[in-house]
Amino acid sequence: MMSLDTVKRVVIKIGSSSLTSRHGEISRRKLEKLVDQVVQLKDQGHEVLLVSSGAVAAGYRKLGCLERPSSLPEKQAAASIGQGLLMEAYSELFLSHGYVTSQILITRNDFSDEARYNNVRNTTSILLERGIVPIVNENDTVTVDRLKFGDNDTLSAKVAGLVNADLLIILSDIDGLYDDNPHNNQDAKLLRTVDKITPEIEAAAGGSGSSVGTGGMKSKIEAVKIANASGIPTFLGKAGVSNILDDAVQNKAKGTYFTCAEGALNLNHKEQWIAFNSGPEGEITVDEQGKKEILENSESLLPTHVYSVEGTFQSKSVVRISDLNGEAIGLGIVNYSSEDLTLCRDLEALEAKEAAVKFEDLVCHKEVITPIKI
Ligand SMILES: Nc1ncnc2c1ncn2[C@@H]1O[C@H](COP(=O)(O)OP(=O)(O)O)[C@@H](O)[C@H]1O
Ligand SMILES: N[C@@H](CCC(=O)OP(=O)(O)O)C(=O)O
Repeated sequence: MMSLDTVKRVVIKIGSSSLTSRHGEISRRKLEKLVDQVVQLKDQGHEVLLVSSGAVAAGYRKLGCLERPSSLPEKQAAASIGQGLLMEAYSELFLSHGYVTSQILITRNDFSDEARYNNVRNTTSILLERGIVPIVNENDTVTVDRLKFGDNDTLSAKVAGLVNADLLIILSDIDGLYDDNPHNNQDAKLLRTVDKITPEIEAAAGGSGSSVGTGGMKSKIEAVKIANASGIPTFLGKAGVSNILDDAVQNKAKGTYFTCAEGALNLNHKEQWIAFNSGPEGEITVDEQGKKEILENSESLLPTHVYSVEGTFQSKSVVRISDLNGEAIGLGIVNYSSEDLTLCRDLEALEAKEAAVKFEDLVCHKEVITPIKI
């Protein structure tokens, strides 16, 4: 069993399906239950950051929709009404126990900009150290569809990495990961411990079973991959079960523990930002020798091994490095602009020796750079 002895800082993600009634509206009773359990952790001295969905669910009725809308403008308008209502409810409930909450709304753009990303870390650190409960959601109202995190599962994992959480807890409408979607297969079995995300695990994870949930088990597995690569174990369990949060930090809850025991990468903050948040601005394709140099030297290669340069980028931008088969080799910060790189690629080999292409903070782990979309 993994050791959770020193769990101090916990990020908890709760999905829409766990906060809503059968009709898809926010359930006050469910919110109260959640807050009571978070308060229990706070009283024990844990620092807690909550990633809460529910803005659309809390707002769509007041927008005049009879059911949860599916068009983007209506969802955004509903979120604009619902986010305030959700925060009002959280604030009132936590204050009744003596705890102050704060609201943090994030877009993917905020995280792709390194300065803003680091700034969110500084802000959340102060809030957590001072005993506040930050409540994070995607800033749904202003986010353009193609730039959305889309689901709060991956957002919670990125936030957990950002704040150096000791444990990520994802609460859902299901009591863990099964070896097949239990809504389709009654014989599906609960997996209590997962040390590594294998292709079998990925295949078992299906989409959402409800009309309010967004990413289903698929996005939870993506989240686990991000958290595990950042060295953070993750627990997945059912919201509303009594004592679930307290039991989860004590490693005795019913659910799935993703231990990150096998092949934990422990990416540092800079690497996490490059791998999961930066969004590469271009792509450099290298030949076989270039690939070898990168994988062996880990950071530089001769420009003559650059086969092609795609995109327009400045020096110090994050680029994706691929081999001749189009397979990703790594992501890193390149020392040349796309224009200079094209120029020095065409230099004579001797001169080119002086002009080595260098990559700072190169992330080459296949499990991080290939399957996780950026
Ligand atoms: N292998 C699996 N194990 C458990 N649940 C699964 C699996 N594959 C798909 N699911 C579905 O994922 C759902 C949880 O995700 P989702 O509906 O997005 O909830 P949330 O609102 O908590 O994010 C479950 O109710 C279930 O229908
Ligand atoms: N940001 C949206 C929720 C998006 C989301 O991830 O929902 P879910 O899959 O229920 O956690 C909202 O607050 O309504």
